[in-house]
Amino acid sequence: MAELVKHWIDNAHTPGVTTRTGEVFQPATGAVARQVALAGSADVDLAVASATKAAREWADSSLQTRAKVLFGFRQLVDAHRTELAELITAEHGKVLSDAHGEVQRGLEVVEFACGIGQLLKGEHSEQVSRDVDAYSVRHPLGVVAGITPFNFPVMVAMWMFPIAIACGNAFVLKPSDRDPSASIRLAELFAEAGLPPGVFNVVNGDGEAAGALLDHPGVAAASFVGSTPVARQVYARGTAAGKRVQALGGAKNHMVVLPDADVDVAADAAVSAGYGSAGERCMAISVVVAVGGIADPLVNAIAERTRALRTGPGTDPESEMGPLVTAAARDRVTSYIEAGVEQGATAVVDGRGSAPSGHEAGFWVGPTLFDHVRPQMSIYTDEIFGPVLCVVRVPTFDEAVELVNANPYGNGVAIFTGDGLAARRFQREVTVGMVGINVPIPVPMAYYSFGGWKDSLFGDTHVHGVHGVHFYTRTKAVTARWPRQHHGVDLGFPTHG
Ligand SMILES: NC(=O)c1ccc[n+]([C@@H]2O[C@H](COP(=O)([O-])OP(=O)(O)OC[C@H]3O[C@@H](n4cnc5c(N)ncnc54)[C@H](O)[C@@H]3O)[C@@H](O)[C@H]2O)c1
Repeated sequence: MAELVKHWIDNAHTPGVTTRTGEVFQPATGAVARQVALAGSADVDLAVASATKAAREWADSSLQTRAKVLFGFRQLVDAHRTELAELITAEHGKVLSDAHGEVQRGLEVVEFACGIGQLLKGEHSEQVSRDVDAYSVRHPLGVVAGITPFNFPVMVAMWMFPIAIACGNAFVLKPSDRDPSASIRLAELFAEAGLPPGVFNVVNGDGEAAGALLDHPGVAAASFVGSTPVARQVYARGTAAGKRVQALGGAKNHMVVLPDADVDVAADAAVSAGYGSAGERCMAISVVVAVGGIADPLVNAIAERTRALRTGPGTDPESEMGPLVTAAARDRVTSYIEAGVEQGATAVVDGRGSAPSGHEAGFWVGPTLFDHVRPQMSIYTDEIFGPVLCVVRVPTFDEAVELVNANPYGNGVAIFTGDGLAARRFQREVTVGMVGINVPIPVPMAYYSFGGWKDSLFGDTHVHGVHGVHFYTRTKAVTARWPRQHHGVDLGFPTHG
């Protein structure tokens, strides 16, 4: 019987009260790696009760106390980065170098959170009069929930809980049931760093556990990252239950290549951003928009690199691309490739049936390149979330911008060009939340806020940076008329009516 990944409540592993379990696979082999407990509302009640009990005292803790615990956590994550990366690779499948990069990006948010005290400020006005001051202060919200996707089991959770906890909240995380172990390891390390019981809890589970958190009256706010249909539902459900909700959704990111771009630079970017982590990234490039005469040389350069890409288990240092996360993900991506062929796109490289030898039972789809893709095709309209790159050919810059802006997703976009004026015009005109200029869509840095536009973000809030602090706190406006008397001595303030 495979090991059971339990919940983490009150700084301890607990199987919870619900007996439902799920299977966690090893994507490279298709074998069951672990079982995972799937929480129901009774388990969510336990976690929220633990968080509620801890929240008051944590809110009253000094900023130094919080920074010290966060710094200890940072040191422990740093010391265990290899172990965490190996956990990610074992359950998600991505190559180890990508998993290391993910842990590093998470660490950077913890480092940012260590110094958050300086952002936990309200506003002060000049004194209203000699004995009256008006100012506002920031308060934590209480208990905050986080619901995260499978594709970045460490980084996306770290976008949320270090900042929420630095702001004085208690946190309940509901990670994906497909790769839950890394979140539990983070919780253990946080406890080892001195975090009091209840400040950070993890309930494992699926949509049922997430729904129970969104409905729970003890939860003040929820951060969600996942696909657009679920983000839309989560936003509606959470706000209907009176919560503050930020819900980041899916993506269909375009990369526009102008005729004057360096073909090799653009092709390298398309391949690394299109097939990195097997395309299971919200900032993956899915569509290459080739403008004018660059199309033929660009497609040839991408095809050459696509064919050369080494697919294999994430633990093999030779592998450049690992498997997909589950059999269902493999089958979904495969059916999109079938649809692309049926709908008339040209499959320049077809990744179907390309399992590395000895790993036939794993969840493999090789990198796939389509040319002559048209905007009506499902490979163009839908988020495939796999290693499939679609090339669309357009004659002009304006048509490329129109194509980007007609897309309902607005997560990220990139442009490759040697023309600074065109790049600047592009950056101003596109209706997306993140723009890469001569770089693929960058992973957001810890110190600035980000988020998609249109169907990639529900709720007008971005994550981390100063917006993270604003999301996890609320302000209280105080007007104080200070007493005239101090220990019986009249301070002589003038009296106001
Ligand atoms: N915008 C971003 O920054 C960003 C970052 C990472 C991933 N993503 C997106 O995440 C998706 C991939 O992750 P996924 O497949 O885990 O997404 P998903 O939407 O299927 O699941 C995300 C989380 O929601 C939970 N969930 C499932 N059904 C739910 C429901 N009905 N109500 C409430 N919660 C529910 C899941 O258990 C999981 O924890 C992609 O669409 C990707 O683009 C976006």
